[in-house]
Amino acid sequence: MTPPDPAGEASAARGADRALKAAARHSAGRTTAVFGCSVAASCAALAEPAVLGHTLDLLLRRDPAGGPWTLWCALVITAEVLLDAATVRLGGGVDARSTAWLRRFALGRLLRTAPHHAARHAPGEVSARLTAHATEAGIVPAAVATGAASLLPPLGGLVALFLIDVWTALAFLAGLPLLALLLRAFARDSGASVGRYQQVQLAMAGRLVEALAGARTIAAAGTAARERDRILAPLPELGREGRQMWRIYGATTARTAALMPLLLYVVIGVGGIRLSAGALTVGGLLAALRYAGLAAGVGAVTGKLATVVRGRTAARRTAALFDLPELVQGEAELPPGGPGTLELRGVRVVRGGSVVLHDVDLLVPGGATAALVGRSGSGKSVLAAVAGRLTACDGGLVLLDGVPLDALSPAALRREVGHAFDRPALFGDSVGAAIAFGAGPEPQPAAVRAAARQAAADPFVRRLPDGYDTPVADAPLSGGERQRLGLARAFCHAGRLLVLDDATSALDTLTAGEVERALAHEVRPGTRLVVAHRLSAAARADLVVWLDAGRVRATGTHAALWHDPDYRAVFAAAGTPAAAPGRASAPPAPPADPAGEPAGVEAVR
Ligand SMILES: Nc1ncnc2c1ncn2[C@@H]1O[C@H](COP(=O)(O)OP(=O)(O)OP(=O)(O)O)[C@@H](O)[C@H]1O
Repeated sequence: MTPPDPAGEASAARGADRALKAAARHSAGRTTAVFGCSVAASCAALAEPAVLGHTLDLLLRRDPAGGPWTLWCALVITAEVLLDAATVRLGGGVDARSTAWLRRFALGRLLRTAPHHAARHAPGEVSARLTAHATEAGIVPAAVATGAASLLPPLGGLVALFLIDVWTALAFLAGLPLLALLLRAFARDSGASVGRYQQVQLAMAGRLVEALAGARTIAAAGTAARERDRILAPLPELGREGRQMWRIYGATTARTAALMPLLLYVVIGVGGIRLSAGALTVGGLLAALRYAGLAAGVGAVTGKLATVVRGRTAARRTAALFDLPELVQGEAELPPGGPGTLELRGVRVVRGGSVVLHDVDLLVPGGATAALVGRSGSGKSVLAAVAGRLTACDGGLVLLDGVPLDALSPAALRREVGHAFDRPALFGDSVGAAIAFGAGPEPQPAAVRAAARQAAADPFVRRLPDGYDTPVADAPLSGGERQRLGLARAFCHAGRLLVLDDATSALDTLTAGEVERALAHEVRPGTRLVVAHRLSAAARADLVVWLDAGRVRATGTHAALWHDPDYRAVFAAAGTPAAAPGRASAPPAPPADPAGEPAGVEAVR
């Protein structure tokens, strides 16, 4: 068992309080109105028995003052009913707004943070934080507002009962345990409606999980806002089911009210005896009965308290997402027509407390293809993510055509910097839409098909039952086909910098060669940063950046680096035999054959 961490607990509690205060501030006016209405309703409820009892006594005595007092009765009862209704109506609105605010804020943080921060939270856990926990937390502001006021009727009722008649009050106190037993029978019935509500919640959670799995793609495509709208689309249905739940809640409350007479019979019995003994008037008995009813409502206060406690605990869970750091973005634009010169100056990246990139300096000239090579874990993917601003660096600067990436507007960044990944997530209703997915204007179908051809995806897409219109879910895709669709998407939106992180790892050598040639000659020209495990990719690159344990060990052409046995060992470690036994000191591989692997490499395979 993990020992309790008091500091962590305290910080989580502070986070929960901050989140709840922020949610309450978001609907401060309405929350104040809920408080005002519930206090006023409680005061009216306390005044009502006294006014009714007094009026009844006046009417029984045929006192002329009875007429005006009847009007007072009507006024107090009307005010109580209207104020109660307003409290419930306004309270429901505050609940919905606070919940929506908590969800939107946390979801926004989740989609705007760097993917490695988001990945710290498991998808299922995130969906629970954003659905059930946010709902429970969202009802706290209104519950606090009404909870304070809901103490007034039971306390005031008990005091009034003692003031009217001590024996009747004692009879009431004796019957309270019976009421507690009867109230326990009420925790049922809303099951079906709650079930449907939760089903819609789950549908939303499913979309969210999908989006989380593709968080890098969404970040790369700059479609966080569109994705948020897609996730929240079932909200109207959730609203309908929520209202149905409230109707059931209302009916349950009415049944609770019907039980109350059982306790009141005890009060009537004792009150009747006191009436016949002349210690109580008829109006006094009526008032005593009504006050007993109010005093019996003490259970509702406990319920409210439990709601607040549960909600605060739930808020801690949702608020954990509030602290996710946002990726800094600016408003700068790139110089028009720039070549895509990529520069890293002293870039340092820390992950899990360890430095994984150490003060990396690198210059990739505009239009050049740079291959990132190195042993597994040397920092290639981290460098690729930093270069494309999927994540921020902890020190140093990354510049594209002289503009720091953190100063760029999100639109400029995603228009000019594209990514393709080893395991791309595919968004969109059809295969064609999955290729077209991205920020900015929707690409024409011809552009989508051209990108698919460049990524060697067109032949297999055309073989699908409905070609480009085939729903992604109905397209059985191999790892390599999925990768080709991811590449097609990146090619379709190619800007001045394209970052390919192991994006051809699942392709056979021949297909990878086709894609590399198309990338060199057909895709929009620009700078390419390619995480490469294949010799062919390194050999074709204008520049190889050799990473070793988070540092740039050397840069140069593949042919020049090939002299170094440690460099050749990198490819052996990656699963590509660098040299046959006895060939460790073989002459450097000749420059790449533009159509395939370097000649010397084929010989050792
Ligand atoms: N979110 C993270 N938390 C902790 N450590 C991380 C995180 N991301 C990366 N690392 C570490 O950073 C180092 C570099 O990782 P990276 O993924 O860049 O390696 P790579 O060179 O791309 O490896 P491979 O070729 O196997 O994909 C690794 O040691 C990895 O464990």
